[in-house]
This record gives sequence, structure tokens and C-alpha cells, in this order.
Amino acid sequence: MADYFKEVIEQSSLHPKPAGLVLQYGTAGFRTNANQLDHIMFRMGLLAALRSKKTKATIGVMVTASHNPEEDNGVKLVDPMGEMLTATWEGFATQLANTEQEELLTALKDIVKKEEINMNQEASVFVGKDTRSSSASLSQAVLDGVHALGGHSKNYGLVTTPQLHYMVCCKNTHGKYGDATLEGYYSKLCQAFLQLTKNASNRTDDQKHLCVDGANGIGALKVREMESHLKKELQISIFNDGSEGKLNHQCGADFVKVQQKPPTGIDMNSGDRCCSFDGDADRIVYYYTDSQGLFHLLDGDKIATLISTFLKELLVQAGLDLKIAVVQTAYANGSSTHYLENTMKVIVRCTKTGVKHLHHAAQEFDVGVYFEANGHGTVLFSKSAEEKLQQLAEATNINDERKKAALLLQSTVNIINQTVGDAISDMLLIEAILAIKGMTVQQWDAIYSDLPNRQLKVKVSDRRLIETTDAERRAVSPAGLQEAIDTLVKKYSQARSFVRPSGTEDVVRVYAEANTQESANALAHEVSLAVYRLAGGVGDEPKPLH
Ligand SMILES: CC(=O)N[C@H]1[C@@H](OP(=O)(O)O)O[C@H](CO)[C@@H](O)[C@@H]1O
Ligand SMILES: [Mg+2]
Repeated sequence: MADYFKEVIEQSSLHPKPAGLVLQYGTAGFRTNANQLDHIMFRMGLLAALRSKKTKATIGVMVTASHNPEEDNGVKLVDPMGEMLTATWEGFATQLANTEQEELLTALKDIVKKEEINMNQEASVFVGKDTRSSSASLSQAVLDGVHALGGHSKNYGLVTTPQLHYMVCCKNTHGKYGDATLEGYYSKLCQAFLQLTKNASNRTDDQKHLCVDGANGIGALKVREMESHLKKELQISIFNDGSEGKLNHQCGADFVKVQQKPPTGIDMNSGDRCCSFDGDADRIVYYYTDSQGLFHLLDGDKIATLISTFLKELLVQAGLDLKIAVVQTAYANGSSTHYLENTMKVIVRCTKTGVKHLHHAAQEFDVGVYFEANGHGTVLFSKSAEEKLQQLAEATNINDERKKAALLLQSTVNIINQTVGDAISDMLLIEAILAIKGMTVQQWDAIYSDLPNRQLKVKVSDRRLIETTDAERRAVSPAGLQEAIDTLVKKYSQARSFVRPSGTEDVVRVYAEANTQESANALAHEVSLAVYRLAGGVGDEPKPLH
């Protein structure tokens, strides 16, 4: 076996691990200050090459830290069908990342043995990066890792995270999903957009206009690249395009969702339809300000509602009996769940936080719409649903209404990036739906009213003390915490609250909603105090909110 690893020994000394550093492959891969990541990148290049040999398929590696500050970076691996890395291999990633330099070969051989990997198998890895200044040298370290194991690589350079997922899926499905090029991605999505909107009744230039906050990141560059494919049917003003501002600083989807206010750097008039991407363009939220200057956010829940309503109506018109469901997490606004279940009568599922959980749950339905409240989401169509749609779209013996619905559904399948949440693809679908329905952003917003809500963080000495059940909606430990929450919730009207340890930060997250903002704030504060007292809070006691 030794020969396969000769280069690894030589190359790994150029990517040394700082002694003692321990990192975890979390919900969103590795993420920390960029200075600590060179060895991780090299090792993820090695791991991707092994994963490729194991699956006999192309694997993706994306260098990004999404909505984190510019100084951070990170890395995520992409499995053959464009989905996130499978759980066992997340474990291997963590082991490999934390192995001291001199043990690296042993750790690699261990994986080869456990997974029975044929080292003579070729390896192929696609690599992409976001716009962070550290991304150039870090993606080179990934490539070094791939090459050290004799793997082939294709370096896509600057791409959004979902674009890299898309390329991997295209490659491994031999072009069935599309061409594994940026040109292929833009033309597939934009053609579907033009198909969807071609019969939308005379829209004015105002109605075709959208303001996009690119978070000073990769999304802005890619929207600009795509623009000419849209043939002015969507007219985009890009703000925070990275030419001046700092990545994710006071802008982007995460800022807008958490702060519940517009990003800086955007020039918006009252009523303008606006959206924000995050730093790697896999999340999107919409918003506008009304004539009184009040800010209105249309988050992942509102997006899921718009899309699932549209799809459900089309399925009925097409006469297709397909099972459609919406998958959410505990952070979904109670009003959205209530509207979906009681008015729309669609199945709603709640999973643990983290996109892979939502993705898996959505795969159980013919049509699975999944969104986290923060705006990460997409739609999945089962193979058999896609086949039925195809047959119907090609059928000659059906009436015009059914035919029209089938064609719209087929274009929806083409516009959606089913591999992962994709801000660009979601944006095009949302814009198409609004155009087809002749709906303004205000009318979309009025479908239901969000319950006022508040998210807080509490620092504790060991957040793992908090264990949850029922898709994180109830705490089973420490003793007494859930009872305390139940008692507090009863004081307020239409109230709900839950706590869970964050998977990406060293904090416990507290969520509360109620019929007024004052009540939501008060409940969130009281629950924070309960966490602080019962789960080993550190630092000052949480202060009431004003
Ligand atoms: C409340 C919230 O927005 N949590 C986010 C955040 O996870 P935490 O485990 O809550 O830190 O980051 C995840 C990765 O980006 C994302 O999937 C998730 O939705
Ligand atoms: Mg992201």
C-alpha cells in the first residue's frame, strides 16, 4: 500500500497541523478562523479522493464559511448526487482533521481498510470557492490533497455552494441533470424561468424589477453573470456586490433574518421587492418596507408557503394525485404551520435543525418542499413524480388546462436546484410564481401574519447538558427545565418556546413566539433565565429586552 501514500508524506509536511487543535465536522462542515484551516483543507482533499474511489464517482469540495465573518473560512464535501456528505464520512472527516501530523498515514489507511477502498480506482474531485481572500490558498491546499493521492481534479474557482452541488450531480448523472458548466446552469434555470413566465400577463418594468443584496459575496457576481440569459424578463439591481463593502457585514440573509431589518448598502424605496442572499448564496429571504416605513420580512416559511401553494394548485389542475408535503423545523413560525395544515391542507413535517434532516424528510414524498426559517431550502420531486409529469406534459389526449399545468410543473422541476437550497434558483422560482399569479410582494406577505417572535442565545458551561426530543421542541434534560418552560409559556397567549444547543456556536438558543412582540420578548427572556439557572449559565444573568 505504501506507494499510494508516498506523495502524501511529502505534501503533508507543507500543510502541517497546529498541535492540539481540535475541530469538528459540524452541520455545515468545518468552520473557523481561516488561519487555522490549511491542514484541514489538505486533508479534506485527501478524504474527497478516498470518497471518490469508494463511490466510483466525482465528489465536490466547497471552500466557504457561508454567512460567517470575512476572517473565517470553512469546507464542505459534496456526495455523488449533489447531496451533503453521508454521516459515517463526517466522522472520518473529524478523525482525519484531528489526527496529529505523524499519525496521518495511519488514519488514512484506517479509513481505506474500514471502507474496503480499492486504491487502484481513479479519483475525481470538483473544487469550488467563495470570494473570501483566504479562499484562494485554501482551495489550493484542497487540490494538493487530491493530487497527493493521484486524484484528478477540476477547479471551478469562484462558484456559489449550490452551483458546485449542481456540477457534481450533472457529472455523476452523465448530463441527465444538465451540463456541468456555469453556462449549462444559467441556461437551464433561465430557460425554465422564461418558459414559466411567457404567458404571465403584461408585466410592467416595475413588476419585473427586483433588488438583490449580494452580501458582498459570490452570489452578486453570479447574478451578474446570469443576467443576460434573463432577456430583461427579470430586471435586477444588485447591491452589496463586493466592490466596496465587507462580506456579510451588516448585510446578507442571516443579518436581515436575525436583525429583522434591511441590510445597509441597499437603496430601497417603499414597496420595492427586495431579497438578500447569504455569503455562499444557499439562502435567500425577501422583504419590503411599507408606506409607513415599517419593515416586512418574508422568510423561509413564507417562501415555503408560496411555493407549496403554487405546486398544490398546479397538481390539482393537472389532475395528478401526488403526495405533497412541507418540511420545517421548530423555528418555523407557528402561523405558517397553522396556515399550511389548516387552510392549505398540506402535510407538514417537523425535523431537527440542519438542512440534511429536512432534505431526508422531504425525500419521503412525491413532492417535498423544505425550508428552514432562515431561507435555506428547495423542492424535491421523486423519480416517479418526475416521470408522471413528463408523461402528462407529452400527452396528446388531455384538455388544455391539464396540459398547461403539466408544462408549468415541468418547468418548475427544471428551475429548481434539487441538490441543495440555492438562492439563485429559489429567487427565479419565486419571481416566476409572483409573475404567473400577478401577485405583489405585499399580497404574498398578506397570505398569513407571522406571530411576533424572538431568538436569544445563552452561554452555559457545557451546552451538551441540554438534551432534546420531539424534533428539538422539548428538553429532556437538565431536570426541571421543560417544566419551567411549560409554566412560562402558559402565561402568554398563542405562545410557544423551546431551547436547544446550537450545532455551530457554543451557545444555547432560545426561541419564543407569542401574540405580541412584548410577550415574545418577555417569554424569551424568562426562558433564557430558566436556562441560565438550570443549565449552568456563565457570565451575567440574561437582562430583560426593551
Ligand atoms: C436557528 C438557526 O438559524 N440555526 C442555523 C444554524 O444552526 P445552529 O445549530 O442553530 O447553530 O446554522 C445551521 C447551518 O448553517 C443552519 O442549518 C441552522 O438553521
Ligand atoms: Mg450559506
